[in-house]
Amino acid sequence: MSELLRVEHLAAGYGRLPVLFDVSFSLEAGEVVALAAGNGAGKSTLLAAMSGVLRPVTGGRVEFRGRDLSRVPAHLIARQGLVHVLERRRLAPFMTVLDNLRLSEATVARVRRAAWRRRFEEARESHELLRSHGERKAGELSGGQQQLVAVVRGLLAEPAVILLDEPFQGLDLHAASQVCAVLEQAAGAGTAVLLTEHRAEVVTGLAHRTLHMDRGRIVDEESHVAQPV
Ligand SMILES: Nc1ncnc2c1ncn2[C@@H]1O[C@H](COP(=O)(O)OP(=O)(O)OP(=O)(O)O)[C@@H](O)[C@H]1O
Repeated sequence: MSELLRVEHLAAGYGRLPVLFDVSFSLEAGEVVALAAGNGAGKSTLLAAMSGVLRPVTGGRVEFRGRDLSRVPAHLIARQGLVHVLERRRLAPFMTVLDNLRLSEATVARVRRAAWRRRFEEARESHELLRSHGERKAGELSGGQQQLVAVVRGLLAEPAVILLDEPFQGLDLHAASQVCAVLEQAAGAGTAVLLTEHRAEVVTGLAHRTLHMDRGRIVDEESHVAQPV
């Protein structure tokens, strides 16, 4: 397996509020890693610091494919293949489901747009939800359905690394298993998956490793039986 992403001694905070302290870990292709912690431990801050959507970093670095990301703007980080699916899905509620998915096309480089359109058509055919609800307004879908759409949208860009903030929050078992299946498939194709979750037990069947965070630090690391192929 090859290392895609390395976080080294990362420190971050907001103004005078320090949130992350000396966080280090790495992610390899095809790995699913969970960040488990209670409220306010800094999970969302860590993902945002990695994807560049916030710049709370006060020390350390994030390297993606060996390149320091600290000066790279968020949209270029995404274009290079590190995609962040934000908490609460962030779909445009008055746009149709398919139009929400189409928003992803602009996030990939022009030379990759023909391939993007092929993946879009494949996704449209392979997901029952997209066949039946593609022309519905995204805001009319259940939370679980919206989450699936948000995850599919993130994966349409064919990211090397996908970061997901609380992808199972509020989902029933059926919706959670659908999201799991999509993520497992992506990991099987080589995408590294990093997701946050309050409840460590929710992700043990999916994650190869769980990093336990407490008050801004990684305090424990657990390997699970499932190993990336
Ligand atoms: N944009 C922001 N500005 C100021 N403080 C923030 C901001 N975002 C988060 N914080 C603070 O940083 C700390 C860590 O928050 P963060 O959202 O990263 O934790 P979390 O582990 O993701 O929690 P949750 O599971 O509740 O989302 C909290 O004290 C929070 O209030």
